[in-house]
Amino acid sequence: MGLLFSKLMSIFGNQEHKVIIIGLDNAGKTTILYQFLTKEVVHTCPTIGSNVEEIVVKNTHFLMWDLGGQESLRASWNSYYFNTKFVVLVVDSTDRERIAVTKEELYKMLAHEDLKNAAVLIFANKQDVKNSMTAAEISHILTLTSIKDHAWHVQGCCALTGEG
Ligand SMILES: Nc1nc2c(ncn2[C@@H]2O[C@H](COP(=O)(O)OP(=O)(O)OP(=O)(O)O)[C@@H](O)[C@H]2O)c(=O)[nH]1
Ligand SMILES: [Mg+2]
Repeated sequence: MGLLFSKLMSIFGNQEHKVIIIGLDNAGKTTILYQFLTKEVVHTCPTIGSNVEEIVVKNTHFLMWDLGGQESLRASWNSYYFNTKFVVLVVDSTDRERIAVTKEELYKMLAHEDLKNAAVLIFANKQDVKNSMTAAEISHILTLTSIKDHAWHVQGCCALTGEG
């Protein structure tokens, strides 16, 4: 029993989960990834392609793929979807003009076959900026409550301080 249990633990406990971080350019994806990893704000450049980092939390490995968000790069997001367990969608809460574009990208992504079992975490980033949209506001605009086929959660945050 004990042996079987520890064997099972070693199979499941050490599993590697694939996480992709997506969102429009300038949303703060790379800043969030490195804030999470190093607890520091790194100087970022627009990501061309992707950054990948491994994070280990209590024996569970998360392979975090941070994708570039520029318009020309969004078409290739779907090449990263295979085997993805978690999607982190980062929203620039100050960018009221492009929230509709984010919404379009979100629903396109949710419809993808490879992500049908993935859970979605939406970060309403840049909460430190005055007059930014709140997490509730973003949730409303993105009509998150209409999402029934994926687990989702929305969270306000500030990548510069690590808050949230
Ligand atoms: N005020 C504020 N600025 C932030 C925050 N998070 C990120 N930024 C800034 O936003 C800019 C873009 O951040 P990145 O992390 O490079 O954005 P990205 O989503 O990776 O962009 P792409 O790689 O082009 O897709 C940088 O100047 C960051 O310093 C935040 O919480 N608050
Ligand atoms: Mg980036």
